[in-house]
Amino acid sequence: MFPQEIKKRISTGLLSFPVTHFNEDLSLNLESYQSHVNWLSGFDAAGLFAAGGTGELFSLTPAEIAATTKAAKEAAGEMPIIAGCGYGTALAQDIARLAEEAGADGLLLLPHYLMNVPQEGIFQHVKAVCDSTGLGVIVYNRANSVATADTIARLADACPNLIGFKDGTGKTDLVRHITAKLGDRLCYIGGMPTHELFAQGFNGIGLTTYSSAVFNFVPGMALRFYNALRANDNATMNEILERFFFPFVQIRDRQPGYAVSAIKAGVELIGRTPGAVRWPLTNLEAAEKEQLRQLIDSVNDLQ
Ligand SMILES: O=C([O-])C(=O)C[C@H](O)[C@@H](O)C(=O)[O-]
Repeated sequence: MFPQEIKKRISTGLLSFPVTHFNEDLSLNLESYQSHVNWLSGFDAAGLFAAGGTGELFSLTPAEIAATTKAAKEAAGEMPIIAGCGYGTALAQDIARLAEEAGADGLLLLPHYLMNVPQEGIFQHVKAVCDSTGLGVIVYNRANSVATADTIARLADACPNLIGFKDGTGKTDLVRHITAKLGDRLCYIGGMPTHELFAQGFNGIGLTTYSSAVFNFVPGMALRFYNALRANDNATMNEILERFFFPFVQIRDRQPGYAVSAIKAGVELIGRTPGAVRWPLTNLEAAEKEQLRQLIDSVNDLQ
């Protein structure tokens, strides 16, 4: 897909990050992954991200990122597939090339590895990755990589294939600066952990859309929330927040990394076989899983 085309497609609806499925020995289970992606593709989302943060990009090899992307493409029909990408510049360029060969429709560039660096370093790194691919690229502010509005504007001038900005920092003043400065040159994706908790606030400052991790296991309810946001339907949003999201974050917050582990547990609880998370993440304890099972059961009517 051409960069401007994918920008338009993903701006029109809810996005999500399928978890990556593993076998018992923690090797990729692409058959189970494809069945899950195929099921999710039947819901009215605008795009899925293969091997993103929730897809444990940080625990996958470049070859596994490519295999996951290819599997998602085969299973997703018309649904656009954006591939996760990251690490140092050379490795990110390799991943970008492999993802493009695997059929990705775009790239999400996660933060470079480990270091806190000046804005010029972020600019040169993102530009080098954009220059190495024909795919549209979404830059992701999170953790050690937080580009300022000036850096994003410089990147948009220098890279015609930079199509999007995703925020995982929660810095509303910075996000507002970016949306004010860049206007409709980019699409803007809210990507806070369990973004539904932030969706109304960020919608007010110009984010185009957001990604929903819980879409992995309660897609109907995630879409109901998204549509309520679009319709400014406060009562529905309040009900879903109270009945599902606030109790869900109590489970999610029990351990670092559960933002991913709890999603994988949810996928298992609806009868799929995503397998365990890879180290350094840890799996939910049995009692936590039981709590999540009860929570999922309690919102059956919202599905
Ligand atoms: O990198 C990631 O996986 C994300 O941050 C996306 C998630 O879908 C996030 O938006 C969430 O937890 O709802």
